[in-house]
Amino acid sequence: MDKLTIQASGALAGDVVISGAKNAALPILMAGVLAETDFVVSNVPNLRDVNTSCELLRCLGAEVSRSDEGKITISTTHLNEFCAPYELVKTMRASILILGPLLARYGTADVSLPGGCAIGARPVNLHLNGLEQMGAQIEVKEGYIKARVDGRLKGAHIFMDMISVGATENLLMAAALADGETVIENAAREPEVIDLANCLNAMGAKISGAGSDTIRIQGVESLSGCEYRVMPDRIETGSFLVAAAVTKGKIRCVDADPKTLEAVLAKLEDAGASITTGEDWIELDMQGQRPKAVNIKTMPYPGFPTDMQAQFCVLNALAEGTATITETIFENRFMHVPELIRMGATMELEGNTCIIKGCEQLNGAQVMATDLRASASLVIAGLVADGVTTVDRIYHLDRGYEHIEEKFKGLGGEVVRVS
Ligand SMILES: CC(=O)N[C@H]1[C@@H](OP(=O)(O)OP(=O)(O)OC[C@H]2O[C@@H](n3ccc(=O)[nH]c3=O)[C@H](O)[C@@H]2O)O[C@H](CO)[C@@H](O)[C@@H]1O
Ligand SMILES: C=C(OP(=O)(O)O)C(=O)O
Repeated sequence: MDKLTIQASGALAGDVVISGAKNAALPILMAGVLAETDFVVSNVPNLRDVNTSCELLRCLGAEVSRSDEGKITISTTHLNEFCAPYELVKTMRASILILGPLLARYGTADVSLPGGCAIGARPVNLHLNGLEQMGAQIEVKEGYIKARVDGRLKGAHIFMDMISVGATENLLMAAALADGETVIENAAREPEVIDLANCLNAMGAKISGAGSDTIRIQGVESLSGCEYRVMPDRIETGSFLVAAAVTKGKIRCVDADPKTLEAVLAKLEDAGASITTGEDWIELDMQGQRPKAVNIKTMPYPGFPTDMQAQFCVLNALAEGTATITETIFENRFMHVPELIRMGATMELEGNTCIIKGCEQLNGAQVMATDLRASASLVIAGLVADGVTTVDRIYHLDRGYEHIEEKFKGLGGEVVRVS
């Protein structure tokens, strides 16, 4: 199994090109099921989750091809299977996003129920309730969600009990082909939801209000393919910025979108970073200074993203001062904490809050993470730790970071993949 070894690397410096966003690419690829003609998606990162999505689409009968430049072409004229099997769903929870599109276009979908995962139970009740409100009949049997609708789904007024990115996306895709108007209230406002809505509109959907908490969708009879470019990955961007901050470095993220990172950039500035932005780039300069501790509470967008929580734990572990980080989205998203403690960090968990006292130096160690962003945080910690850090189970990282070792190498980080 591949591992990464990381050595203390000094201040990161230079430019890093940001990839397309995993969390926008996955729902957009699933939206391919809705299109009656060829659909071309560009700026798709080369990631394990993207490969899983392509495999899922192929398993339904779609033709999927990928060019070297990250363009994926999907043709769903021969779809003849309507089941997302357990073998695929267990490796990627976002497979649940196939449910809305399959049901809306074909009236039938069997999707393996995604189980809980390392960061929490992650139920899908909001996805199912919303689809039921649109007229779907759903039963959960033998570990599968079996959803059916006679004719078309019907527009509905849906109030979401909780803000859910995935449920908003699933319902958005389902409503795009439903009969009549759907209103989603208390919708997720994440930039990836906006990207999906823009893509659906480019296919011929009639969606307004994406990015606000009320989204209106006027169902249309059919959607056609289009060419769509996926937005930049704000979490990959934030991860490199934190890596630069803890190494007291100066880097520029190019092909990035600063407008999607306001909460993260504000915290980096509070930590002492000088941040400059352009239309599609972000520069961070620590001017050789150690970061200052920053308090954080994760919130749905536009609040501070849970997907950046682990990385800021490392920032605080190395900062001047003491800070708290409170996780409000997932109930079990602090698995990096014991590993960081093994590397010499001073941190303590009290319920959903981590209290962190900054230290000047961490120590390299053999560490292991059980989820994507926790793994990223351990790589960042390794860049400033004395000695060698080995991060095991990097298939988690490969779900969400494209060419991570090459990108760090380009900034002067000594990150090496060992097969
Ligand atoms: C592929 C993708 O885009 N993943 C992102 C997406 O995950 P995902 O879409 O799975 O996350 P949600 O926004 O749905 O989850 C938010 C909270 O709602 C709960 N919930 C969700 C659905 C539901 O039916 N019932 C329910 O109770 C979840 O358990 C969680 O506590 O948003 C998360 C929150 O920003 C990010 O961390 C993930 O990186
Ligand atoms: C939690 C994440 O992804 P997923 O929802 O695919 O598990 C993530 O991207 O940090």
